[in-house]
Amino acid sequence: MSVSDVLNASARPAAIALRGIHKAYGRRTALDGLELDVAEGEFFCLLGPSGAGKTTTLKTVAGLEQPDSGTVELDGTDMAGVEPYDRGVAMCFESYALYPHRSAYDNLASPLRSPRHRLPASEARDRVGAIAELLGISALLDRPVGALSNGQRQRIALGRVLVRPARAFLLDEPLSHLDAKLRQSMRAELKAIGAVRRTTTLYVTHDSVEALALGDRIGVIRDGRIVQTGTREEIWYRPRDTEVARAFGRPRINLLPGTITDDGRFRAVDGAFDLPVAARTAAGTEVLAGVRPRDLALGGEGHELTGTVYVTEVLGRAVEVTVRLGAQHVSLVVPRADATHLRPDDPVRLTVRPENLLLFEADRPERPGRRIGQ
Ligand SMILES: Nc1ncnc2c1ncn2[C@@H]1O[C@H](COP(=O)(O)OP(=O)(O)OP(=O)(O)O)[C@@H](O)[C@H]1O
Repeated sequence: MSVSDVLNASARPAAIALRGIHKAYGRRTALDGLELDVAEGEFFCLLGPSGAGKTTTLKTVAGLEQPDSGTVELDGTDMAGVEPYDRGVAMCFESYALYPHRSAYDNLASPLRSPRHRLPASEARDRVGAIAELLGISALLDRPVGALSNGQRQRIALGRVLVRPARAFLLDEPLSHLDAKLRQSMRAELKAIGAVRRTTTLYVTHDSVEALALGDRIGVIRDGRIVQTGTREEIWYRPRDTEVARAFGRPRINLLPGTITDDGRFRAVDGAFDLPVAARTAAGTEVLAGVRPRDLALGGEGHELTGTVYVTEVLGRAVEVTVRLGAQHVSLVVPRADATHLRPDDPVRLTVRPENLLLFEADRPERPGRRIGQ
C-alpha cells in the first residue's frame, strides 16, 4: 500500500459536502454550481452580501430546498430523497419559528420532547437550564416568547438548536438582532459552548468581523458561488480578489490604481509615487496596489510614501488619518498619541512594509481584479 493509499484510507469524508449545487427560483439563480466542504467538528462561516445565496445553501443542506442539480452529502452519505427530519441537522433561521404563546422554557424544551430526542424530564430540565445559563436567558424561562424582545427571542431560537445533540448545526445570522455589546459577548461565548465545540457548525453571516472572530475557516460566497475558502489568515493576507479584500477590515483596504513600469515597479496613475513590488507582471499592466490602513505607519521602516494630511478622525483609541498622495487618498490607522499633532495640509512620510503590499489586476466591469503573485 502506498503512502497516499494509507492517507486516503484514513481520510474521513467531509461532514458536509456540497457538489455542483444549482438552484434557481424561477429565472433567478440562487446557487450557481456551489462547492463546499465542511470538516468534521469544524466551525465554518459562510460570509457574503445580501442575496448571495447563504440561506439557500443552509436550506439545501437541511433538505428544506431541493437543488435543481448537484449533490448534498452528510458524513459521506448522499442525502437525495432523505427528509429534513432524518438528516440529523439542527437549523436556526434568522426568521425564527418559535411558539409565541408558550413559555421560553417550553420552547427550549420542545425539541427534547420529540420522539427522536426524548429525554427523561429531569435530564431535559438540566440541559435547558445549562443552555439558558450560557445564553443569559435563565431569568426569562417562565415568560411567553411573544412578550420578549427580538434579541431575547433570537437567543431562545439559538438555544432551541443547541439543546439537542445533532450531527451538524446550521445557524443563519443567529446574533443579528442583538445589540453590539451583547453580540460581542455572545460571539465570544458561542464557540466555548461544549456542544458547539464538538459539533460541525455551518454559520451564515454578512458580518466580516463575526466571520473572522468565529470561523475555523471562512467561505466567501458571491452570486451563488464560493469565491474563496480559507482560514482567517489566508483570507486576510491572501485575498483572492479585490472584492474579498474589500469585504474584510474597517476602514477598508486602500486600493490605489496604477501601472507596472518597465523596471517592474508600481507607478500611481497620476505618477505621484512609485513602489517596488515583488510580484512579476508585464510592464504596462493596469493594477491596483492594496494596503490595509493598519499596515501603513507614520515614519518607521519600509517603502516610503510622502503626502499631506487631508483629514483625521478619532476611532476610540486610534485615529484614522486620510493622506493625500498626489490625486489619490489613502487612509491609515495609527495610535492616537501619534496623530495628536497632525493638522490638515501637514506634510507626512508614510511607510509600508513590503510584505504588507498586495497587488491586484485592475477591476473590470465583469469581475473584480484578481490578486497577482503567490
Ligand atoms: N423562495 C424564494 N423565491 C424566490 N427567490 C428566492 C427565494 N429564496 C431566495 N430567493 C432568491 O435567491 C437569491 C439568494 O437568496 P438567499 O436568501 O439565499 O440569499 P442570502 O445570501 O441568504 O441573503 P440575505 O443575507 O439577504 O439573507 C436571492 O436573489 C433571493 O432573492
